[in-house]
Amino acid sequence: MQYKITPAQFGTRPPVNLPNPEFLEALKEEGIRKMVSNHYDLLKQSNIRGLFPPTEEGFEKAKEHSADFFIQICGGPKYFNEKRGAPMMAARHSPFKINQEARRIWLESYAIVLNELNISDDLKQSFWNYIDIFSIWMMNSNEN
Ligand code: HEM
Repeated sequence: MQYKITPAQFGTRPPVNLPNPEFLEALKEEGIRKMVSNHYDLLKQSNIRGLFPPTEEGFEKAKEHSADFFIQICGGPKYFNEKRGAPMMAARHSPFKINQEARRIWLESYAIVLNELNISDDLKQSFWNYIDIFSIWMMNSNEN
């Protein structure tokens, strides 16, 4: 499947639709954790690897928190809120320089892992639509 990245206007926060809860029902928590782990493993080899924790331990924690978040927003248990508090995602990303290029690499890495999943294209698309738009919110730099 081809996933389209919506051109982003820096500094905007377009309305977001959460993924279809059936995404979690189809993948189960374990499948979401595996998907997130694969995504982070791609990021580790990408040009934005410098943004992520340098130690193995830190990197595994990052995977855990990210998966906790996605399970939660897909309608699962509120793991993220329990462990990390209110999501405030844009604020949590503010220490890291996220420009157009970082967003593109982050999303393209998700396109690769989504394509590997054994679930319907509609469900993949619903997850993509969410990250495609919400990732615009995370951009905090207009520099290259
Ligand atoms: C636009 C591209 C993005 C980049 C480059 C990016 C990068 C990062 C970085 C560097 C961190 C801190 C290290 C870590 O915990 O992994 C982080 C944390 C996180 N990101 Fe992103 N991110 C992006 C988009 C998103 C989006 C769209 C979401 C949610 C839909 C998201 C969810 C998270 C979560 C849940 C955390 C963990 C926060 C915490 O536990 O404090 N990220 N991200």
